[in-house]
Amino acid sequence: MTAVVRAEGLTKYYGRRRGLEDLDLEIQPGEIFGYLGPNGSGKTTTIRLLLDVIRPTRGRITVLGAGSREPAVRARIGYLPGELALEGREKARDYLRFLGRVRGGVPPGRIEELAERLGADLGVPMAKLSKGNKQKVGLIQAFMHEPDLLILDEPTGGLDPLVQQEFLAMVREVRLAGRTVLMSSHVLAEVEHVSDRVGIVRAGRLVAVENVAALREKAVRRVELHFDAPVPPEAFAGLPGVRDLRVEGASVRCTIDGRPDALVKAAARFTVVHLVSAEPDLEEIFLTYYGDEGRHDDRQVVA
Ligand SMILES: Nc1ncnc2c1ncn2[C@@H]1O[C@H](COP(=O)(O)OP(=O)(O)OP(=O)(O)O)[C@@H](O)[C@H]1O
Repeated sequence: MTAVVRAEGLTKYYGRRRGLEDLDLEIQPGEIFGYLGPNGSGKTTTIRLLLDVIRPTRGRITVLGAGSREPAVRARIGYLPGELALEGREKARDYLRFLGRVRGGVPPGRIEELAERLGADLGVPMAKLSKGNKQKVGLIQAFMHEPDLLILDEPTGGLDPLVQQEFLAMVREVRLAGRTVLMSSHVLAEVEHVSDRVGIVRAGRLVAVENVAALREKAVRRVELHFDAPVPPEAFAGLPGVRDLRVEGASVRCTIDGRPDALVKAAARFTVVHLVSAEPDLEEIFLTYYGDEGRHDDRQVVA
């Protein structure tokens, strides 16, 4: 399978300032890749390199099997920039129709359909659009020509929760159609429900790439079990993956590291009347794995 995005040793310095260093990354067709990092970590630099808006200091990059410099490749990419400059008196609808023609046409009714889903007001001059509506127009232009690769820089900024849900549904449809999405965010919660993998970039370097399902499996969960009668503590002692065990009468409380299988099998010997398992919070897992220093602005100057 040919990767949709392939970066090898991709590096960008702005003078002595490090934008991105030695990025190795492959994104496969049909994948949703969440690209996470704090402000100034290198997300936008990566995206601009992918789009050939800026050139690498060194390293190689291919997009859809070629370079995004190629007009044929450009036409197959949908891009939402982090900062949208939508100005002027032209109505959003006319602007989107114009863009659609420039890109060789969009399916009939597509712009209106997306506008309805996102609740975008297209009858307003661009300069008068609210921040949220500008973001919606940006999303419509990125999705409307059904591109093979969507590159979305902080897509959910300014959208209210219901619109965010609709946007995530649109992203899932893109995956179902076998197309690919790279979306950046500085908030894990924005991408964790749709991403297959997440990459974490910090101070210009990709520090981790994780499969979201595997990460959840690794997650620490707090579990409480309540039984119809007191249970013997030794029935739960030494179970693999069970930590911080407290057996008090008919209640068992513990933390599970990884699969809950051993605990469930031990509990099954008694009558369980109530079970509480706290859904692992990915934000917490990331902090456990990678510390929290990267939450702050991480600008770095190369020595
Ligand atoms: N045009 C530029 N000139 C000089 N330095 C730049 C330029 N663009 C980015 N940088 C620097 O490169 C680093 C990475 O910036 P980048 O914009 O890629 O981060 P980001 O992860 O997208 O951040 P944000 O979430 O704030 O948009 C930062 O230290 C930034 O100051």
